[in-house]
Amino acid sequence: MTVVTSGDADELAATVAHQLRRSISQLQADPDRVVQLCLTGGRIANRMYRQLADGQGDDNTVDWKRVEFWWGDERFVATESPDRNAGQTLALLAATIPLDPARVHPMPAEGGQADLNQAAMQYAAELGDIRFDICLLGMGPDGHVASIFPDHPSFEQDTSFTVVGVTDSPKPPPERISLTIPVINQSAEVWLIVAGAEKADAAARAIDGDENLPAGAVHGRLRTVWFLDEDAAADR
Ligand SMILES: O=C1O[C@H](COP(=O)(O)O)[C@@H](O)[C@H](O)[C@H]1O
Repeated sequence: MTVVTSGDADELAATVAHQLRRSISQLQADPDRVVQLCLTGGRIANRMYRQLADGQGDDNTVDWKRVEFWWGDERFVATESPDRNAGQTLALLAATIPLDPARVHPMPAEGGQADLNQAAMQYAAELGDIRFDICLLGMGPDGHVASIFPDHPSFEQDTSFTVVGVTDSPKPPPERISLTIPVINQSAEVWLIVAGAEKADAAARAIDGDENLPAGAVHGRLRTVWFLDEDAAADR
């Protein structure tokens, strides 16, 4: 496990954006390689996406058409809702980054033909046996990652499901779709991006390996990296 601490949230977002470009372009040194990238929602992630989009003019080392975009979780709301993680992400990235729509895989929205559980199954089928090269995760102050919450049925570690419908989410909106811990832990690399003093306690516990927290139960097969700002690192 690696812990990288940045001075503040802006520096953190810039650091992760830089590392992400670097890692993707290294993977793409193989010209046949399509990189499987799982994105997260959340405020610090959105800052990082803005950095990626803003830096696009200065750095074109990444072939974005050879990146497949997935999401770790989604709020089960209408497609046009501003609460949608995918909507927020794509509004930022697509401003400057050329994405291949066929490689962009948002989770289903409410209002389609599928109910919550069918929508989760639909996403599991779309994902198939793909495993991520890099899985980005935010973390809540309670130690949740994706939409897997502590002391909640979503936090089922011994499951054969890759994607689940989440009801009664402690954080609104109450209905969500989430990847499960086992599929996250099949990722080559898991990167947790955490900013803010309100997350310092959970970050310290999770980094110490507290498996009562979803954030303490996730790891990459090859590498787990915690990107913190100084406030989030304060209790370490
Ligand atoms: O609800 C969610 O929250 C977490 C953390 O968000 P943040 O705004 O506190 O950074 C996020 O990782 C997750 O994707 C999202 O659905």
